[in-house]
Amino acid sequence: MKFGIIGAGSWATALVKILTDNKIPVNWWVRKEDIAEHLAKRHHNPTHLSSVYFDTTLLNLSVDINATIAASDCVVIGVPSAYLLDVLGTVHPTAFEEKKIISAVKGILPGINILLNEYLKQQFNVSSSNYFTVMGPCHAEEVASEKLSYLTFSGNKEEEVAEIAKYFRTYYINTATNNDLTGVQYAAVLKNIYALGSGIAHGLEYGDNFLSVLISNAADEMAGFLQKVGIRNIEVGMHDGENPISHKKVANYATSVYLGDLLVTCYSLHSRNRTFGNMIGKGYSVISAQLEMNMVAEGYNASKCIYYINKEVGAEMPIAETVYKILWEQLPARKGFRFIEEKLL
Ligand SMILES: NC(=O)c1ccc[n+]([C@@H]2O[C@H](COP(=O)([O-])OP(=O)(O)OC[C@H]3O[C@@H](n4cnc5c(N)ncnc54)[C@H](O)[C@@H]3O)[C@@H](O)[C@H]2O)c1
Repeated sequence: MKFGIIGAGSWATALVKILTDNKIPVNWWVRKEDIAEHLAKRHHNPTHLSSVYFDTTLLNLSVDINATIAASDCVVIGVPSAYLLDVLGTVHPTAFEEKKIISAVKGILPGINILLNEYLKQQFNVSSSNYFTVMGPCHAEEVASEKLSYLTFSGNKEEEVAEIAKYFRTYYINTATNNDLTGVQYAAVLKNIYALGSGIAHGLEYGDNFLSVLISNAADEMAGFLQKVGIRNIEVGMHDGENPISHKKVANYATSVYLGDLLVTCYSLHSRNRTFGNMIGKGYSVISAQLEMNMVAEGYNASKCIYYINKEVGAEMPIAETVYKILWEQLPARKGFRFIEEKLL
């Protein structure tokens, strides 16, 4: 299988490391010419995970996204959700024909409120059987330092998912598989919102006792949403699988791709969403927190997307809704958390 990686941020760089550590050649699309040149000459990415050095004989670097896709059988998309529409807007309409796509994106497309597989279906006619995801509690920084991590690959065809997962297994990466394409993507979106909430709680000086209650309630809230969204998709015929009945089987939300990712994002100091929330809790405005961090945490847009999606899904989501109101409707963080306090069990 010939792999292509789209993106040169932390996560895309970590995924290139995993594949090339397994001696698998990678077609790598890098947006900026100077980064591609630096990678070719100095063997590392100067802006993300710069401690990771690559065997450049395994890299086919390009700033032409269509060339990278054309050279690959399996294309991994690792661009932050905020830039996906811009990046995919430059892709030729037939470029993804016959390709397998793996999404490494933990976000929803802002503005249009849909998951990447729904967008790829609409714009590029990518079928659900050619769409896969790689998710799970895995910070790029820990991949860079080869700390044991677990990744979950999801897709509709069990054997193909297992085959893809095999390429990513190394002595520091374990892999698991499942078939809950919609659930794992929404879980990855939701955990960013709850991490933001955890950060806000920390900024408001709640302690570890409260945080554990907040996160366990967030896990329950997430499970309720995932179940409802799964049932809705079956009802409106938006199921991913060839056999919608199989999707009635509820996934085990206590596994790492759901609960594990929620926990690591809420607790870890690597989490940008938690850091962003912490600043909001301490009294920064959204704009000043964004300026200070020089980036947009994905949970910020996600909170708005989920707020609107949940108007249709109808799950009980007091934590996610309050985070949305604090970030987008100027609800004072202290007041929002007083409301959450009353809802927690
Ligand atoms: N970082 C992680 O540990 C990690 C782990 C798992 C999944 N993910 C997911 O991977 C995806 C990528 O995240 P990341 O952490 O690698 O992001 P990042 O912040 O490290 O990288 C951002 C990248 O976006 C590029 N960029 C900036 N402005 C752009 C624009 N206008 N158009 C196109 N590209 C632009 C930058 O050049 C940079 O390469 C996200 O969906 C994230 O949730 C990240």
